Amino acid sequence: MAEAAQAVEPQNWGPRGTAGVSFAASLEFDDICVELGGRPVLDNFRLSLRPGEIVCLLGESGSGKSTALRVAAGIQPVSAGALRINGELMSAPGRTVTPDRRGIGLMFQDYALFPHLSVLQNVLYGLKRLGRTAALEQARVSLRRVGLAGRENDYPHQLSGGQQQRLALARSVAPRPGLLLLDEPFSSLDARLRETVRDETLAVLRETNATSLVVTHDPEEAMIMGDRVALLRQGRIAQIGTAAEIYSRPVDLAAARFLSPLGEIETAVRAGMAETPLGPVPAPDFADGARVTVAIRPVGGARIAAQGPGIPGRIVSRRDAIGIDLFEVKLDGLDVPLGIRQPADGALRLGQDVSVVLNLEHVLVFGRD
Ligand SMILES: Nc1ncnc2c1ncn2[C@@H]1O[C@H](COP(=O)(O)OP(=O)(O)OP(=O)(O)O)[C@@H](O)[C@H]1O
Repeated sequence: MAEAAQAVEPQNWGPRGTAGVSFAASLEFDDICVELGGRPVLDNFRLSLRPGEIVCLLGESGSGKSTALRVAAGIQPVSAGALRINGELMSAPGRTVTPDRRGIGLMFQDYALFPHLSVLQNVLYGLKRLGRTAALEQARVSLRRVGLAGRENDYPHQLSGGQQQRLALARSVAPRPGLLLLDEPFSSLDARLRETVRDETLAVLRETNATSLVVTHDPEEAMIMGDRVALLRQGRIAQIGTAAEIYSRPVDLAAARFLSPLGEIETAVRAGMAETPLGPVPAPDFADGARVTVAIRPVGGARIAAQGPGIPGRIVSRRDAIGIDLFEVKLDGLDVPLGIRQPADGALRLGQDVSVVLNLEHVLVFGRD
């Protein structure tokens, strides 16, 4: 991949609203089981996507995300359950309809671009069912939309990493599939480019109206892209909901830890309050004496000031991240310093005594066994 070209790539996507429109399909995983190497990888996996919906499948490495996508694509057979696209049975034990008969578009690492075909030929490849004129027109609509109209005769190796990604997108949406399956579509791009490509890809997905299942291990990416986010753990959905639901009410401590870093305080509940060195935290769902973990998000969970009300603490570490300060604050009664991120403030220095105030909106309480 051309690293230098990535860094200087202009942001010249085609005009928004010009991608071809698909007839969105529904997708249903109905108690799917897959075993690989004698181990269950998908374990009664259930998930339904409504037509036009974008769902992000989020999970740790090895949780089964790619396997779920491969089942939807028809590359991975199932040992139990059923997969339906638009209500039509596509996968069941002993039956796997091939990928080309599913009406799907794929953006997978292992369905990479054809290196020996030109940019235009790469897109035409998926349009063989159309007549030459219609295929050319549809391919050019897609290439224009991703800003590659002038590169038709180039070969993939002549494109930057970001442009290759755009070509992969153009190729997958050109046949106007009802369902798009995307596996870690931006993982090969550097951070700055990833944001542009992700935002434009999201715009294209919205324009085409194709139902989309996007696999990612990046919580921020999932929360930005997904109408809903499905959290996968050991081959099962641990939680599903909108980004706001998942973020504000993670199902358990493990889910919360996966979504953001946390400061954790182990304590007990008394009269509906979890007692912490930072003051009491409401825990109305827990009985008296229940052992809980209070989890404080570095962003928004607590804030520090040089003066004013709050619990006394001392800054033991400070890093500057372009407009944001990353602090570690030592507090009496806490073994580990508390991580806090907040807008940069020149008045707050290493070693300084500060007052710390909790923002209960970003503080979570979980039960402990
Ligand atoms: N062909 C195979 N044979 C045996 N085990 C496999 C095979 N393919 C995948 N696995 C195992 O299945 C589990 C799930 O793999 P999968 O690729 O679906 O996970 P993932 O969530 O997509 O992970 P990643 O984010 O690392 O890609 C892993 O533990 C993996 O080692």
